[in-house]
Amino acid sequence: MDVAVILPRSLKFRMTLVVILLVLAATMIVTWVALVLAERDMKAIIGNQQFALLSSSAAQIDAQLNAKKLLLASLAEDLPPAATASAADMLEFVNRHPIARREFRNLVIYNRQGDLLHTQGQGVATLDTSASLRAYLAKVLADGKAIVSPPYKSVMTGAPAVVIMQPVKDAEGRATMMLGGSLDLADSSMLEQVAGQRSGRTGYSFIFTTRGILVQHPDRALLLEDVTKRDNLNLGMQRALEGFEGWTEATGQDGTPSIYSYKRLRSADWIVGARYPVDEAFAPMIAMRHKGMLAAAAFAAMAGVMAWLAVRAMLRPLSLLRQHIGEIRNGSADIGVLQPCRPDEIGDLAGAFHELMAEREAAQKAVRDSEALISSILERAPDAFVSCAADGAITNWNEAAERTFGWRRAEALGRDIAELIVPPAMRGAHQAGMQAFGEGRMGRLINARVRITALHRDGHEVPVELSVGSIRHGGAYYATAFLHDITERVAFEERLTQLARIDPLTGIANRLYFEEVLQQAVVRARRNRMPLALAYLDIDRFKSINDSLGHAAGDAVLCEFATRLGANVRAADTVARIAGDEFVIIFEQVDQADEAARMAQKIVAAIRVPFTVDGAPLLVTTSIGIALLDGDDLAPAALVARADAALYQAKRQGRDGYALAP
Ligand SMILES: Nc1nc2c(ncn2[C@@H]2O[C@H](COP(=O)(O)OP(=O)(O)OP(=O)(O)O)[C@@H](O)[C@H]2O)c(=O)[nH]1
Repeated sequence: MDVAVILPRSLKFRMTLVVILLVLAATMIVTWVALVLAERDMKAIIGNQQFALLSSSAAQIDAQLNAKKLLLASLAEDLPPAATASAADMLEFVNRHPIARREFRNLVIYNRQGDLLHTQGQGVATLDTSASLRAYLAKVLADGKAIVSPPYKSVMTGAPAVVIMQPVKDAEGRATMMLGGSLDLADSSMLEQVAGQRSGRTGYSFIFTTRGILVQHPDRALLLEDVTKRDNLNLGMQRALEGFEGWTEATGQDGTPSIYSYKRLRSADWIVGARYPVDEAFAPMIAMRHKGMLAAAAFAAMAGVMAWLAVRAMLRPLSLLRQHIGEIRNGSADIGVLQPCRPDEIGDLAGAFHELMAEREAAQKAVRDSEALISSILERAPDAFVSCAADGAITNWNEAAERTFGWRRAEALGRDIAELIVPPAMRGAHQAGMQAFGEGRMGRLINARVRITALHRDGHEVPVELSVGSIRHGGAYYATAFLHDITERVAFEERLTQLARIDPLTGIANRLYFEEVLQQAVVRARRNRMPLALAYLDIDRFKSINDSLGHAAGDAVLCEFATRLGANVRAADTVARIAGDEFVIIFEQVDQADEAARMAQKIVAAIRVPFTVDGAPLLVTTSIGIALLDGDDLAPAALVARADAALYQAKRQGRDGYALAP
């Protein structure tokens, strides 16, 4: 059988899943971190590259602007004074310098006050006479060198333009005028070079002044726009206006994240900028990322398969262990198959199982032995051992129970214990006990030894000493009882009781018995208003019999005396010897003094008949004192005292007679 089939699939599945997820997560994280680092490096490379390109464009523009400034300076030196006054002279001057016509759209001459004296060239820019122009001209005069003007819209053509003004100095070196050359921003070969410097497909370059006026932009409509007035001026532009040079990432007007580079010109207050949308710049990077992630996923899937195979192989010993345990459970193998055989955790586990199972088997054997011992002890116990379920059905019945109650074990098992051995008079108490047991309230009864009577099969009652308990077996509780048959003990006790009340010499009742009977007779007489008489007897001069014939002869006389008393009273009367030669007779139903006297006379006469002692006749007489139960004093002791007093009276009257208590 394939062990993989019996191994819980979920364990293997979960382990494989965990490995796959861990590998996937680790691969993804490593890939992602690597890509992020690569992207950062690549971004820096692209940014630096773009900034380098931009710097070279800026240098070119600087060179060209400087060249134009130099050209203007040389023209200014060459400018004849007449040119400032005559248009024809001016034309002639320009014609002499064809390079000026090529480099500038238009040439202009201003006086120190800022008035336009001449203009020459294709009708483009003439500066307006605004305050900003005047400030610019003043600065040119003050610095004494060529300066590029702020951009402006030509008054004549409406085209965006700038002008470079050069002071014209007279022989004394004073700046008397200014020679200016204008540049059409929308149509400048110099600036178009910048426009040609574009990164990628959608990137572009642009120029703006340090005050934020656009001087060059692929969208001509934006020229001369003041970017500082934009609502959402991008962060790069803002930083560039504050003096930043270099590259940075920012989001453009259209919301596209881009790499922006900025470089300031030295020859003019201009900033050259370039924009390269990130999407395009990183297109290869993004493609690489997708490929990287795909590769990572594929790797994780592969790792998953490998993990599954590895888990399968590693769990094989565990599967075998499980199989062995199953075989041990169904009995087709013994615990020897669990012997530790591997030096690893599974080997330890098998070893631990083996130990546990061995301990369990030993414990089970010990329990079985102990159960067998207990069963054997119970079976051979001298006392009856009986157990029953909560419903009373008998579950145990040992040999002693068979002897004590007469039922064979096979007959007793399963029968209701109440109907089998509980006498009818005791069934109420038995039911209450069983109910207490059923409700778990048997604590009070446990271990208490009580004397009860049980019922024998043949119907006679068996006195037993009962001690109850409870045992738990197979999840249920059973009431247990040891019943010690005390029939013999009870008989013995009865005999003892009897013996304690009998005078051993004469075999008649002794003082103890007399006192008990008198007590009961007085109670009975009082309750039923029945008559009662007590006779107190003493053998006359008994001491002399003893002294003359010996103690044995005295004993024989005592025995004969007792016999004669018994023979002369009714069965209901009680004769007792209460001391040496003193006897009493309780006459029930004698209340007449006459009748009592008659009884006394009868006894005196019966004793007077000679005794035979040691074959010889012996004359024995007795004196009797009689007292009747007095209505005033009903205490038994008082009755005895009165009879005793009457006896004393009889002795004084000469013995061999009787006297009645007053
Ligand atoms: N043989 C024998 N003698 C006993 C027994 N118990 C008591 N005696 C004797 O009985 C005698 C009782 O004597 P008393 O009743 O005092 O005197 P008494 O000789 O009978 O004279 P009165 O009673 O005055 O007639 C004593 O000598 C006792 O030792 C007994 O069990 N056996």
